[in-house]
Amino acid sequence: MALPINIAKFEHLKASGDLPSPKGVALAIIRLIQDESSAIGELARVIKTDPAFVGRLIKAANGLVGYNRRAIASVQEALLVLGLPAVRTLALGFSLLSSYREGSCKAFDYDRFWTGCLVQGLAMQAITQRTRVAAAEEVFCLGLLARVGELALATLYSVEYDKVLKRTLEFRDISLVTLEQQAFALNHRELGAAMLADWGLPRVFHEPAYFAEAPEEAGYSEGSREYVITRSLGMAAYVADVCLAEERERPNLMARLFAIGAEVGFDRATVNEVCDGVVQEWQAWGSLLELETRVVPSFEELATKGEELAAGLKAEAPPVKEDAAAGAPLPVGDEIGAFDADSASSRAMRVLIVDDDASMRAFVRKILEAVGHQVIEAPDGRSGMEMALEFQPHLMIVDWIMPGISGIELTRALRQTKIGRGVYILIMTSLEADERLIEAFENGVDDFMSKPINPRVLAARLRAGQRVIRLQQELDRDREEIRRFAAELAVSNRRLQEVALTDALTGFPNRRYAIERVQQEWQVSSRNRRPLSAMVIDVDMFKMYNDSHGHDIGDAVLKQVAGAVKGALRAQDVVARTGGDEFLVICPDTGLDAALACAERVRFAVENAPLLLEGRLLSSSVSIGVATRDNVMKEPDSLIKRADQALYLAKSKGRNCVMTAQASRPGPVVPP
Ligand SMILES: Nc1nc2c(ncn2[C@@H]2O[C@H](COP(=O)(O)OP(=O)(O)OP(=O)(O)O)[C@@H](O)[C@H]2O)c(=O)[nH]1
Repeated sequence: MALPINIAKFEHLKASGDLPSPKGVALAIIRLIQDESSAIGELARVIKTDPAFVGRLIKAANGLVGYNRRAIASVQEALLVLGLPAVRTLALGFSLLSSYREGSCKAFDYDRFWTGCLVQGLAMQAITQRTRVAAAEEVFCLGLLARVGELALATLYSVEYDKVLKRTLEFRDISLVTLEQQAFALNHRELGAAMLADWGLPRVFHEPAYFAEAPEEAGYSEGSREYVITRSLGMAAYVADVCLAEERERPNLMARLFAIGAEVGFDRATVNEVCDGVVQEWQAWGSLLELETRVVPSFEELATKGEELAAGLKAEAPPVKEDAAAGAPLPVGDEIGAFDADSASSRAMRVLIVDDDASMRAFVRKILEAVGHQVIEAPDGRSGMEMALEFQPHLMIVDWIMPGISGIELTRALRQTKIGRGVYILIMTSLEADERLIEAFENGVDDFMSKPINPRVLAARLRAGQRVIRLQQELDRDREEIRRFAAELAVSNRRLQEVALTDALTGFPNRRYAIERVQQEWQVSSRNRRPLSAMVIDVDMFKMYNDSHGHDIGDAVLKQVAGAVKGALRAQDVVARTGGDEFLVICPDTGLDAALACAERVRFAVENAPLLLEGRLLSSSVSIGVATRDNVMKEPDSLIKRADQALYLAKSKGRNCVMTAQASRPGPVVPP
């Protein structure tokens, strides 16, 4: 399958720089792994600069070696157990998870999204450990990132996606994909698959990620590797749904879980065992990644309860949590209130004081609170880092000399993070040597203050800081405005492009699209030396419908025929309306026999799908010309011409039939 998203469209989105992407150390790791000349030792050294990633990597490696084996404790060992492709995708997955923990799309629940992705990744790994269709360490990240298209849309179009998500609640019978398509002329399935492909995930992974939500569209043969991976992804997503569902809802979801499990070849006991293991892992990973998890009873217990409920044996209602929002994570900063530069309380800033001296913290706090600022305190550099990332202060007052991490080290570490980059940092020092101050500024400090602290000087420096913060916020707002404008423009351009390539009556791609697509498929066929076929379909005696019943009925017949044609084609076939009553079907990777069989299915489907008109059935039929690329053909046009000749034959044979103008079966493709 060629990627469903138009490559040019995707490249355009990528070029905007707004698509979620790995950052910092993760990016360095990915680049090193891609560079074949780099040594494992160098990779281990880079990994060690990110203690959080070290912990996650070692946990992932231990998850694979099993409990009866010696635990992995070093980065080097973890690299050997996991292998470089898995390390690469782990770096990618964890980097996205850390960088996109929050965002500005209001209706997108970032915490719920990520913890659901974590369950999906763990479930994918547990399922694959049994099915063995792929390396379990690699599918963890496939599960973790399978829904990245949703995150991407929330990141690219935060305001518009907020509206789309709200509309899904309003119009429950319209799918999210449809609403996304209407709003952005693209959807999370195609965007997610394109991103996975772009990050180098092999086709056997990114293609199932596209089909996981609608596996029947894929047309994979049962039991094939792609089939099992697609169904496993579907099951893993459903396990996440069960884990995140309300307590009282879970038992009702069990019957469907077993049905999905059966598609991967699991009986009830295996499904329960897999899912119990996933929940255990979820708790352990949840605390490591600081993601909220939930308590889930054993799956056998849930299944029994589900059966009792279904059989109506359970008289009393299950306990309902009083507080519907219980367990929901508290929005960051909510307790302390957001800083709004335009409101009356615009002078109030969120300030974090980091100092190991409690009396100094109390002294500074008093000065700050007296002028209305909201204050939080941290007693050392490590907790200062954690609180800065969690509470996102506007300004930090940091002591230079502290045991453990110094104020300068804290500043340097913060400046490496997205959140910490924008914080205004004021360092308190009793060392005023020029060299030391230069060092402070070079490490990212914005201003300094000499000890002992003079309250009036502190107030003056805060005002200066406030002015910079305000300007920064204005700049951010302008930037956001420009970004939103660019995003709107991109959406309307894409819509225009789609309109230009779509036939309004049938919703099929039009002739222009068909010409481009034939060229593309011709190149793919040359590259892969795979067959390529085309069929030209023409409605029989179509003029007669217009003449006898009017143009509107003619249109209705065309739509009816289009529906029947589409329904009879396979997922990989591409159909376009190329003329009044003429359609072109491109059949990638298809030889003459398969194309003739497919055309016969189409002919039969049209013949057997009459239009119901005022109580009467109006039947129609089509003639079809089929051609397959052979080595005499030098360009795509010759393939279409041959199909046209075959169509002419079909018409002259009396219509409602399939013909080919090729005397013999074309041999393998030999590109010119
Ligand atoms: N209702 C309707 N008619 C259209 C449309 N586009 C083209 N047509 C008509 O479709 C008819 C096409 O007829 P032809 O393909 O030439 O001939 P035919 O009647 O189908 O006969 P055969 O192809 O020989 O079986 C013409 O009368 C066009 O005017 C359209 O969008 N809607």
